[in-house]
Amino acid sequence: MSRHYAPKYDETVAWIRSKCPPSLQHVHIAVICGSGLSGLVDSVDKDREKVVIPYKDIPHFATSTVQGHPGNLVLAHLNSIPTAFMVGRFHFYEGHDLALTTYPVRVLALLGVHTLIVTNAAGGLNEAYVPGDVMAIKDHISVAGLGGRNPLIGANEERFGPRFPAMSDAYDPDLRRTFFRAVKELGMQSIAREGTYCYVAGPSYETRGEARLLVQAGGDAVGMSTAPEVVAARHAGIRVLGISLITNRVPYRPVPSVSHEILGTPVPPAEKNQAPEQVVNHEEVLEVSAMRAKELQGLVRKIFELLPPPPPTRSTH
Ligand SMILES: O=P(O)(O)O[C@H]1O[C@H](CO)[C@@H](O)[C@H]1O
Ligand code: HPA
Repeated sequence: MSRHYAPKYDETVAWIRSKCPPSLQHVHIAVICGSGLSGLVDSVDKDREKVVIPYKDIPHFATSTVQGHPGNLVLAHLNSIPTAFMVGRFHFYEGHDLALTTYPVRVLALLGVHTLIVTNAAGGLNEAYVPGDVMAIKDHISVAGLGGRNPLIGANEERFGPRFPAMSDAYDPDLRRTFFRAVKELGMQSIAREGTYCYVAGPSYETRGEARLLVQAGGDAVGMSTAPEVVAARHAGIRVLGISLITNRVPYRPVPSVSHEILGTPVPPAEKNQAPEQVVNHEEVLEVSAMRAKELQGLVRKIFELLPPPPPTRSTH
């Protein structure tokens, strides 16, 4: 994370606190809403204070430019827990560097957040997944991170965490258990999954060859967000639950050859009887998110009801 941003966290935090009533000046949980999932904020307690701050007003924040990401920080209570909702997120492909993309996560850490629920829309790589499935993330493969795009690159901010943070336990098993308890109570077993999320920089969707590589690497879903936020959160000692809504199936069978059509040679055996695969687009992603909006709200509320006790506090000051 670039040193350039270091002095600004406190300014942002002080500014946000100045807009909040005392009950919301320290928040414990944060929810990042993925593409088309801004309805998650509707699960907040209706009879309590609620503060809505557009990102464009927040000092040193970027602004959201992607459809389905309204761009508001909402501070409210959920199941009486003071909670921050990022209604819309920043993506690297919007042109923000990763320090700016993940800046809000560090601001949330300073606001008191110990638990992050990060959600996204993702393409299904796993053969068994269908659009509408909801996947608890158990691990991620940051393709962009392995290629040198890690939000922690730059001078280490010791106040948040160590130079070399572990990521082998990035997705908290107790929080995943809570996710599945909530799934069970709500009878959502048939759509619940647990898998590995692959992070690609985007904004182009994957070629078939790229998608195949991710499948072979053990990926179950793919998207263009989440991993940088999780790396920044884990560095700051925040425990994480990641939830992917599978919005489409990612085509990964080899691109059909056309040579035989012209040359009259036999069709390559691997290409016989291929069922058609659909090309993905962002409208479809938003449609599936809208279709599952209510269920996901219910799921998040239930998760809040069942959350395990918070981890011991660690000062970031
Ligand atoms: O990850 P979220 O923000 O949910 O959005 C997903 O949807 C967009 C592509 O349709 C990409 O931004 C991808 O990452
Ligand atoms: N690929 C990458 N990101 C995505 C996809 C996808 O198929 N669907 C939603 N976000």
